[in-house]
Amino acid sequence: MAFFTHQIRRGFSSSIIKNGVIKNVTIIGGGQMGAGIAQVAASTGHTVTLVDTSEDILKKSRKGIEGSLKRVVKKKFADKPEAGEEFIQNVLQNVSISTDAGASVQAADLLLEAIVENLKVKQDLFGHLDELAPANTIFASNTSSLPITDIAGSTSRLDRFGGLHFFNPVPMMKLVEVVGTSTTSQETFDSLLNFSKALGKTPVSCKDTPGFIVNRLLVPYMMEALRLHERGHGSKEDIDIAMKLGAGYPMGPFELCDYVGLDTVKFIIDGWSAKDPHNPLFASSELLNKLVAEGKYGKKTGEGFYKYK
Ligand SMILES: CCCCCCCC(=O)CC(=O)SCCNC(=O)CCNC(=O)[C@H](O)C(C)(C)COP(=O)(O)OP(=O)(O)OC[C@H]1O[C@@H](n2cnc3c(N)ncnc32)[C@H](O)[C@@H]1OP(=O)(O)O
Ligand SMILES: NC(=O)C1=CN([C@@H]2O[C@H](COP(=O)(O)OP(=O)(O)OC[C@H]3O[C@@H](n4cnc5c(N)ncnc54)[C@H](O)[C@@H]3O)[C@@H](O)[C@H]2O)C=CC1
Repeated sequence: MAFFTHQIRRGFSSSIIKNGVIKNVTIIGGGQMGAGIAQVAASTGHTVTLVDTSEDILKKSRKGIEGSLKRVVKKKFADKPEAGEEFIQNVLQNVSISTDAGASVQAADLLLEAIVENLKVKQDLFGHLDELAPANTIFASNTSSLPITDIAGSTSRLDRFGGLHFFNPVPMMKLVEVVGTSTTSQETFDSLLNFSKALGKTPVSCKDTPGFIVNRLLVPYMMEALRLHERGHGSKEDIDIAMKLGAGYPMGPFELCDYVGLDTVKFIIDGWSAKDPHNPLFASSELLNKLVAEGKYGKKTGEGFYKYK
């Protein structure tokens, strides 16, 4: 059964975003975040093109979306399995996949980037797509920790650039941080805010400050958990249990690091500590560095602080 349209749909003219309402979305990066955002956008009636560097990766994204949709449907359509199956088919029809980022932005009202957490790589991507995308396409980044202003600086559409920060797992997490820079227009900001609401999420408005709201508080907490363990003051298992049962977190900090991806955690903390080397909140962790050097990125590679195979 053909779940996905493998080609970019033909017949679209260039993006003509009407009244600032985002309907056609191109998402660059089909990893855990990009695939999750694609799923939610497609589930809420948006037309989505998901882009990554290879067909194999996109096949994995597709499998992830299908798996997650099945979990959603099991609850949402508990007593109507046929309606659930129809829902899945409709959602999947809304998602095309492509390895051609340039072609995929032609009809995009919104270009949302969810690739590796590296400023230069994001700047190169946006700089390139700025020349190919229609002038009115809004650009946004899902970065966890990089300044939106620095990413936007690689483009000529500073007024049509903002941050749209989702949380993992996207189908379950209700929050979206909408980030405006000093040059983001009110119209663009409102479009991003309304798009988040159309996805069924609750948006909060953020300034373009390091970590926005959530990660500015979450990252120091998680890194301190790693350092606490490294000081010999608690096993990772006990720290995880303590924070779940004593502070009401659904996952302990080690579980959450594995869930987010240790490569992403390292990108974030290395970036912040390079900018503010004397801030003890941003001090790195030997254990984290060792696991990343060994290719143990957490759940996505089958091992991180814990084993998942
Ligand atoms: C130091 C650096 C730090 C850097 C941070 C950078 C990252 C960022 O920029 C920002 C972030 O995203 S931070 C991470 C935010 N996310 C969290 O904190 C997640 C915490 N965990 C949870 O909420 C739950 O464990 C969770 C909802 C995940 C799972 O729930 P449970 O614990 O109850 O476990 P399950 O039994 O597996 O799930 C229960 C039901 O939830 C549904 N579900 C879970 N995952 C799903 C998914 N991916 N898709 C669809 N449905 C899903 C599902 O209904 C499931 O029931 P079953 O299907 O029957 O298992
Ligand atoms: N993992 C998390 O919990 C969260 C991550 N984020 C942010 O979202 C972004 C993506 O994170 P994840 O999805 O976790 O990473 P991931 O590693 O799961 O996926 C990244 C994907 O981007 C693709 N990619 C890399 N360069 C590309 C390019 N030039 N063109 C097209 N595709 C490219 C990779 O092949 C990969 O499939 C990062 O900026 C991260 O900081 C934001 C919120 C939560």
